[in-house]
Amino acid sequence: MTPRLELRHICKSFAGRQVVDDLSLSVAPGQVTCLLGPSGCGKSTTLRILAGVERQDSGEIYVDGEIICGPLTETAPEHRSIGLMFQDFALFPHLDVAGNVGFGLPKNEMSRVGELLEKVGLSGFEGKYPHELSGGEQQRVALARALAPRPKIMLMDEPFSGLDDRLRDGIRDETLSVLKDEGTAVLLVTHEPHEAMRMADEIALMRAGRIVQQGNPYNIYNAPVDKQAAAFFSDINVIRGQSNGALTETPFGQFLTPGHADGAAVEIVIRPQHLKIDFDRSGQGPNPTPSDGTPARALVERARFMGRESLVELRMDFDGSVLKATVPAVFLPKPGTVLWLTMRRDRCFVFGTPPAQAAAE
Ligand SMILES: Nc1ncnc2c1ncn2[C@@H]1O[C@H](COP(=O)(O)OP(=O)(O)OP(=O)(O)O)[C@@H](O)[C@H]1O
Repeated sequence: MTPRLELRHICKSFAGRQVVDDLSLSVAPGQVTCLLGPSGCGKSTTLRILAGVERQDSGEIYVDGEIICGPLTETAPEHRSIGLMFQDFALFPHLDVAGNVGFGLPKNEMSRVGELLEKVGLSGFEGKYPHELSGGEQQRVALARALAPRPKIMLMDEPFSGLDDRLRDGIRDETLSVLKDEGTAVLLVTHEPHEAMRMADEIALMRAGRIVQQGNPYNIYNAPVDKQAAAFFSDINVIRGQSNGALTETPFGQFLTPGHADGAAVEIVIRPQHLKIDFDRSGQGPNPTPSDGTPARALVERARFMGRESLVELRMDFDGSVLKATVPAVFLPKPGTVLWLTMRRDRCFVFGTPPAQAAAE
């Protein structure tokens, strides 16, 4: 299937600094792709290039297989069939809701105003003015306005960050269902991993102007390409060691690290929810198992109540390192309590350490 939107080898520098670096990406009709990455990694610049307010230094943009911007082509922003929804979306204050949604629509398309207001749950709001609406209602009007000219593609830059937490999830879900219903291809920019996981069919993880990993939320979370990618989605524990004979010593016994040369530094990464905590039974922990390895004795350093769960920091007898584990919040152990930790081996990620980083640590 021809992608609705395709970016090929987009590059952009500002004052000699490469902000978007050979970025290629495609979005299918009806698909939501998230550009996810830390502040300053080039997400908004990519959207601005697509919207036509910034010009790339090289690379091409295609819509439905036709080039709209390349070395010899530049389609004006208003002819790109691209809708925009940005964080600081501004409704026209002097126009009512119907006026805002219908702004610029040809007369024979005016029935679209009522149709879209119904879709966003604002039927009956036609005559209200922006200052009479809540933040969430304004957001829905902005969505209806952006969709009115039937854009093939919707670009959204942190569109929900102005909303308070209670509203945000509901509006995100409603927005998504309207966009899917319209079959619009969506490119959404966010620096919030939870927003990306909630909204996206596909996540493109960006760092320093490049896409470092792309895939569906499940794969990105469960098969991160490197330590930073794992750390972007949750707290992580990093167990450092040295691979010898494809094995690395850890507090939980020997861990298989095939593919790493003898003497190579490796990092075994595990999320706090995949460490299991057990009580001390007369100086013993649970029995070792192939899936969880040997239990390791630890002392509770700190435990914090986080609502649904508790975050427990434990100092390992093995080497004095501190590991974090999350447990249901009914359990809040006191500092100094002896506990035993096991590590779900199938949930570990093993990464080699680049020599420069290993030397610095
Ligand atoms: N017009 C410009 N002139 C000079 N530098 C710019 C310009 N626009 C963006 N930059 C720089 O390019 C880098 C990437 O900016 P961009 O806004 O694309 O990042 P971002 O990933 O969207 O970050 P954020 O989440 O903070 O918006 C930043 O260092 C920014 O300062």
